[in-house]
Amino acid sequence: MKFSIIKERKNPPDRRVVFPPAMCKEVEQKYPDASIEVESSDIRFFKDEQYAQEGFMPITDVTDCEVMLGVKEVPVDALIPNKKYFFFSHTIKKAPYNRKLLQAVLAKNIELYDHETITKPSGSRLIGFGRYAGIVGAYNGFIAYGKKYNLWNMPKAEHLSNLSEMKQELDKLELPAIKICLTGNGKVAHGAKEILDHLKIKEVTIEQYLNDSFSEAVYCKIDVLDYNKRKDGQVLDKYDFYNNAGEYESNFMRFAKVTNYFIAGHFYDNSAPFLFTREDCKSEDFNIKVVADVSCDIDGPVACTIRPSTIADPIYGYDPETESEIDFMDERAIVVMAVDNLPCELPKDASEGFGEMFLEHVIPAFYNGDKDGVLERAKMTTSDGKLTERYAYLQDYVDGKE
Ligand SMILES: NC(=O)c1ccc[n+]([C@@H]2O[C@H](COP(=O)([O-])OP(=O)(O)OC[C@H]3O[C@@H](n4cnc5c(N)ncnc54)[C@H](O)[C@@H]3O)[C@@H](O)[C@H]2O)c1
Repeated sequence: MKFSIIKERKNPPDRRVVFPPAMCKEVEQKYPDASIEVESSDIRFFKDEQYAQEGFMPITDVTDCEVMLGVKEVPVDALIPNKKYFFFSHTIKKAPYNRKLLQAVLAKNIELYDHETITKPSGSRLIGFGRYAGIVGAYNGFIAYGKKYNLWNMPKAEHLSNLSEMKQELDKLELPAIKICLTGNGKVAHGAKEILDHLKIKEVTIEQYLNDSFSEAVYCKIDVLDYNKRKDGQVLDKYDFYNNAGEYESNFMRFAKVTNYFIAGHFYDNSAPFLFTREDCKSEDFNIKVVADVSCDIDGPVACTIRPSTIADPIYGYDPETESEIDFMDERAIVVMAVDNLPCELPKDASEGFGEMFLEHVIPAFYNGDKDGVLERAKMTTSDGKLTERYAYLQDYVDGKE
């Protein structure tokens, strides 16, 4: 099987890659029937020379490869017909701006495997960049906190060469006795937790967090049943929440009352209650001043996130009174960091982490007859231009009817 590491062509340029040079070698060593061709790229974090040094001389024509491995959406005119492609297509939730992409995939008889569709039978995802989103998001939140309170000046994550340099920067901080709340229990939340734990911030129980005062910075990590409660008072499990989110109301304000810095790392389903509303932000009980919204659902569950921000300009202020944007240094401002492509700020580590997951969970499926059904579950389109059964719900989207 011939795999190609394709060049990223989306704008703004994304420097990540599925397999860094050393990992290409590892794949070929573990799977002697696998061979990898690298498409030349001048924007990748890992330079063409680095691939060449590992024995992978980059080339410009990869049409003889069968499986194309990329990160971001491939522009329609760059899609090579009759191949298998792996990339984030952002089509499974029917994003209107990618309808043409899915139409082209079908027209070109491409088998599409979206990285988001690579899951366990339970549906939980096997691969992703979430860990690095959490890591960079928590770091960026500390940058924002330092700016807002004139406490420190940290370099942007994108200017650091790797996670270890990021940790060195964090080691310089002298944290005040603040309370930090972190939501979620997936890859993002665990990535953010790595940063809090690296800073040796004490993790406390919900009871302690809500009721006690501390002389040092503390954090509390909460999940859906901590920040939501059933309207009828019953206490059931998180699966009840996942299936019946409409039966719940937010119970987040008790955290907002005591929190200085909030890191949003949860997954939000549209039928769930907002964590806090614009009205909640106006309340005297709302004390959050800095929000690192990694979840980044716009104008939704974290009401002060009124737009995504960018790596170039990551922080803005939200004025609860006017419900609009203001200078983040304004006294009234809740500081919001809502960059929606955080892992791009740490392309080396993010690529290495992603490559490890891809090697562990996806590559074996090509050589073991897909015994765990990973490829079968992930396959969205067939080589004769049809949606697979699992993704047949996208037909109306493809047809332009919704
Ligand atoms: N800002 C960025 O750059 C960036 C990057 C990656 C991910 N994200 C976002 O961060 C969020 C979390 O991503 P992740 O990688 O941690 O996801 P994940 O798949 O690793 O974890 C999701 C968690 O949510 C739980 N969950 C499942 N269904 C749920 C439901 N209906 N309601 C609430 N929770 C549910 C799961 O049990 C799991 O613990 C997502 O919204 C994702 O889009 C943002």
